[in-house]
Amino acid sequence: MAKSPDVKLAVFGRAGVGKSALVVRFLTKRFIWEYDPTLESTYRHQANIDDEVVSMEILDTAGQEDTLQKEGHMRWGDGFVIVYDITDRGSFEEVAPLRGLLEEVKKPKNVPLVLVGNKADLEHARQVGTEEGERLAAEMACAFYECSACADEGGCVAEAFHELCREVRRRRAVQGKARRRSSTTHVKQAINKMLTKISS
Ligand SMILES: Nc1nc2c(ncn2[C@@H]2O[C@H](COP(=O)(O)OP(=O)(O)OP(=O)(O)O)[C@@H](O)[C@H]2O)c(=O)[nH]1
Repeated sequence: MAKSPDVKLAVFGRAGVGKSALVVRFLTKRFIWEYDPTLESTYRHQANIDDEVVSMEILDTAGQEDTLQKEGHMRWGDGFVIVYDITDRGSFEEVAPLRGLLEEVKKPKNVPLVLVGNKADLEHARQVGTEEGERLAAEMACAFYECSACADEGGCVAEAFHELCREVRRRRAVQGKARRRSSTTHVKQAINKMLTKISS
């Protein structure tokens, strides 16, 4: 049986923002102009991040899926890339509701997340300013990248995925510590109870 991945990442965003193009860019370092727009796909990938091999499963969701499908995919994932298209203001306006649904589905809050403004090569058609993306990411307390799946010279796309993996691991480490702390507290309480019983 195949080993389960260290992290499961799902990519969300309005239809046509370039989710598939970003995933394909990350996996193959190439840009492919047209993809089947309706299909969702999952991919397995391994990457060396900060000198550690991380195995991941990436779900490229279909932009047209309904709320029920979205919720299922949100439950499945450990970390999320929310993508908008800098040339499509409507896609930017869909980010906050997506984030809201994520917070509803994934309790507790503070879900590992990165925000990507895609199609940065289309500067002439820009409808969403860089500072607007930065502001929204600050509100959502997540990292922000303006990338181009088509012309990704700086490795922005890989950096966004890697940062998301780091974020998933950071949150797990914090949760692990909190769990250990609470089990230590339970042991201390049990010992105290025993000592009280013995002494009375
Ligand atoms: N110029 C430019 N075009 C892009 C970029 N990324 C994607 N595209 C184009 O945008 C269109 C949509 O890209 P997809 O990757 O299919 O978008 P998607 O979000 O997966 O769409 P759905 O599967 O319908 O949800 C395609 O024609 C891509 O070639 C980019 O960075 N720059």
